[in-house]
Amino acid sequence: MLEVRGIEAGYGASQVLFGVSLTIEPHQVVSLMGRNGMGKSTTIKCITGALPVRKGQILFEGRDITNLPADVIARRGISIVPEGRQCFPNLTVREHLVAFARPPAKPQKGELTAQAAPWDLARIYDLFPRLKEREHHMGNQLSGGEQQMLAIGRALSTNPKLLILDEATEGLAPVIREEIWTCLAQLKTEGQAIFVVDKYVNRLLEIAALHCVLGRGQAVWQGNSVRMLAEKSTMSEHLGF
Ligand SMILES: Nc1ncnc2c1ncn2[C@@H]1O[C@H](COP(=O)(O)OP(=O)(O)OP(=O)(O)O)[C@@H](O)[C@H]1O
Repeated sequence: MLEVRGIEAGYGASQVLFGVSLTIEPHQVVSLMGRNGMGKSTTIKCITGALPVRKGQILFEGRDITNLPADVIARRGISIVPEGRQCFPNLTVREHLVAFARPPAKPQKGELTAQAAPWDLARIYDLFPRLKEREHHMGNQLSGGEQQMLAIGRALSTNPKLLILDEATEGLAPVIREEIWTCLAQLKTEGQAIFVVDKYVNRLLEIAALHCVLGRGQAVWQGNSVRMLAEKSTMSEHLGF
């Protein structure tokens, strides 16, 4: 579904990514791990069109999306729950969920049609009843957890083929973090492809089929949870646990 081929990127004179490659299959949950500052957010920015790729290529469903405008990439079916949520203070919960809504894209030739029903307002409210209760509250009147639910709901309202979460549970109270993990587990059972960055490695090991570890702007390790748990020295070197 997504193929990142040796991408390089950075900010001004400082190069951050030195040839990152990774692959996400349809309906797969993949994690991106690494210590602070290793380039996880930068990788996501390149995929979503928020930062130019200087070298390398990004393919989505076999089509080159490298350096396409962010809105074009979003319309192809990639939606992001950004770090820091980025909810709008002057829009209500409901407005967030209808303003960006898009019906599911037509399946590509040969692609299986998604099993799950499309994400509309009612289905998002079923997933997060708290959003229904806060329907008429403004973005800046919500708690951090509610804002994260809203950011996920807003991303789902575009009916993405690939949902990307940068720091899925950062700064959330433990009970809310668990709600977010439960939500992601539910999305996974419905076949939603997810690419997720988070610091809670144990949760990522439970939910993701494949893990990609970044170290100094390169993908230094890739594998499944069983392998990751077995390779303790690699993990302590690159993740510090
Ligand atoms: N807008 C920016 N301008 C200049 N440098 C930046 C910018 N954003 C990030 N960087 C630098 O790029 C490097 C990689 O940052 P990035 O945010 O991709 O890391 P990360 O792996 O997501 O880490 P974290 O977990 O801390 O968010 C860091 O050294 C960071 O300081």
